[in-house]
Amino acid sequence: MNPQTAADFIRSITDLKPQVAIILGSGLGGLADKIDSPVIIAFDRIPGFGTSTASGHRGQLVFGSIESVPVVAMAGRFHRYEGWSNDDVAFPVDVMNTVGASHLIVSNAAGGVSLKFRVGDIVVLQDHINFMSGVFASDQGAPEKFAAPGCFNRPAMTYDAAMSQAAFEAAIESGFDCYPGTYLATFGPTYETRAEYRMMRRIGADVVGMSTVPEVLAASRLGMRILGLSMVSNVANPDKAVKASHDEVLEAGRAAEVKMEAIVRKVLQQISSSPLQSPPV
Ligand SMILES: O=P(O)(O)O[C@H]1O[C@H](CO)[C@@H](O)[C@H]1O
Ligand SMILES: Nc1nc2[nH]cnc2c(=O)[nH]1
Repeated sequence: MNPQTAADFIRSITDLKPQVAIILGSGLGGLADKIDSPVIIAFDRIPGFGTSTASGHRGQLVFGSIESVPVVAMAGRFHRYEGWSNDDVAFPVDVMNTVGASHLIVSNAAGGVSLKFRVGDIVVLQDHINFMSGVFASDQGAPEKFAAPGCFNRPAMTYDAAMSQAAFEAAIESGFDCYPGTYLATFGPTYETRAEYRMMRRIGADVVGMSTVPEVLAASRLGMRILGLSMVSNVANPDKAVKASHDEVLEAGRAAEVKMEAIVRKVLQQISSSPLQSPPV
């Protein structure tokens, strides 16, 4: 599906041109209720979008503004473990970019792999490890896609330094714990064994989840500026088997929503007062 077809459908409903796209992870969808003058479009009405099946994901695009910045929020997302391909999961990013978004704030609920994290902590992503699938591979693509020019490139993915800085400032101002970190993406839907959590810690992961990376790679390919935020929904305990549950993940998300909101507002204030400048990397 061509993203322009979906964009044309959206344009028939709203002509708002969002500057910032926001993806709301598990339990974090309530931020969509903070959008001024919302125009809500269900995913299943949009050509090329699937239906969101994971619980805690509303399945709506919400257009409007926050801090006077035009935004579009995805309340819910698609995950590989629901049966979607990388291309399906990333398609909404393409569409939100086509209707105008030049910035992406992508959030998720994630397991805390680093031993310093507590439930509810926020991690500002600096990098990621892709254990989900081949970085450029489209699992539905024809075999020749794998030999396409450029397929051996290192992804140009990079998380935006100035947007990260604004997130840390929001945490200091509002008085909550917020750390830099690396996100590891698994295919899911199972959580990890203790041995897997130990392995992930040893290879440099701070948080682990089942989303975000396909969306970030798409946004990077489109030249969008990216802020990645994880909310620690459960912590990996190396000493005893602690069962993680999706209900616990959703509950932690709702409890941390106020922190996510503080960060989003701060980033948007900075974007509206002066377009965020990133130092060269
Ligand atoms: O990444 P989000 O969508 O926040 O959801 C996270 O929470 C779910 C597991 O409880 C998985 O889908 C994981 O990726
Ligand atoms: N893979 C994975 N995803 C999560 N999403 C929320 N918590 C977790 C977790 O512990 N592991």
